[in-house]
Amino acid sequence: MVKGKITSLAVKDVRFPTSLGHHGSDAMHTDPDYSAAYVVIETDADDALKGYGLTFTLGKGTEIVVCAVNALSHLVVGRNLEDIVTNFRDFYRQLTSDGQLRWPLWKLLVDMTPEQLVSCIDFRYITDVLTEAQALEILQNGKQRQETREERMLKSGYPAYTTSCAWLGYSDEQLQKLCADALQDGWTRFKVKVGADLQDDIRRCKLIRDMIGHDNKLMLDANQRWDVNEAISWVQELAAFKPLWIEEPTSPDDILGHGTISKALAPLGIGVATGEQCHNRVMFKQFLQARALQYLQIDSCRLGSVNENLSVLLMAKKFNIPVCPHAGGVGLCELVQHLIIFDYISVSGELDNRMCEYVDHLHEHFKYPVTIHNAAYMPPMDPGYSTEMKEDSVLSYQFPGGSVWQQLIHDKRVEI
Ligand SMILES: C[C@H](O)[C@@H](O)[C@@H](O)[C@H](O)C(=O)O
Ligand SMILES: [Mg+2]
Repeated sequence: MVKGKITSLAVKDVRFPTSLGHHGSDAMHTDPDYSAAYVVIETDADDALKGYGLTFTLGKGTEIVVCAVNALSHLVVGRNLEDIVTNFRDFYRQLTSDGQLRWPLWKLLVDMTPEQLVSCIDFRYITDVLTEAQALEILQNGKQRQETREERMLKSGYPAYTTSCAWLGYSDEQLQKLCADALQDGWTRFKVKVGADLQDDIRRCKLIRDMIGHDNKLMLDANQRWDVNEAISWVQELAAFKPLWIEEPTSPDDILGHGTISKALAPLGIGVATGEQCHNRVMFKQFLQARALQYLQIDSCRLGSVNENLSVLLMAKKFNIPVCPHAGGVGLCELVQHLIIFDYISVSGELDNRMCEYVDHLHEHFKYPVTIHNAAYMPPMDPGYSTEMKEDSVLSYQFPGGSVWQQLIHDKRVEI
């Protein structure tokens, strides 16, 4: 058992100027700077154990998250590591933060007993759909043939789809080049940004569907752009391209609206996917109760912790809804791979209609970046949650004093 206590917490505002290349652009976020509030926790453990955490932002506003982290730090600094590890639920309830652990996180979760996993979850507000006893039963069933599933992950990895070919700000030439490269690399599932202009969407969807053929999967992402009826009529115009899902068709808070859209598109065989902006288990509970989504997209950072994600994975299993995690942001691929590999091995036990998003940006800034092989996430084998960034990246991209930002400001390429 790990001995020692947390001696310090530092949080930095780290931003990458992805907006300059339109990377990550969509119908609502035309100029995202993939950024992170990046936390380093130091301890007095014998091996000088450190913890790393981040939450993803789009640039402006990171300073607010930095303030929030500093405001909570008094609950973390000075804490005894053993107290945290032996009673996650209490720590989480006080803080809803995640702890850094010695195994790759996915392996630590897989090796935990059902009782230990359940002890990390706050069931308050969700017992009308998932009781502690029901969660325990799901996890006990998940222990059956777990080794076989773990071997499958280690051999073939977790299936992924790519969004990096068709950001809304990319030209048709960029889209065609990136799509051809992705096909060459074995990708068979592609997500396209839509929602700003219908004729532009029809042109770009035709372009990519013609390139990938009819056997490969195509998903659409509108990033909350439409009203409910507008979403239905707009997607009906794109149905000819046979999308598997429309993602975030309307406000991420409009649960019943998503239900109306789901019902209207069901005859076309188009599902609704959402969740990247869904901030807690209670919202997901209602999406599931209302049958308002057919693909549940957890976000490792938006849900605030591993604890909250565990409760959502178990509710998705209860409702038999596939989890297809969101990862369109800096560090999100590195984090969420742990959660979805655990989901397959210990909760869902299935891969049908399941895939994890992958975006091909900024992995070079991480000490333990994701490994993609044959369009699948290979399980990370380094300790932790894969969150640790390279120190020179943090220095160079710290906002606004880092050398990259100072150069961009000097060259008048950005205004702050
Ligand atoms: C602004 C961001 O890049 C979003 O467009 C991105 O997270 C997207 O919604 C996705 O699903 O990857
Ligand atoms: Mg999205």
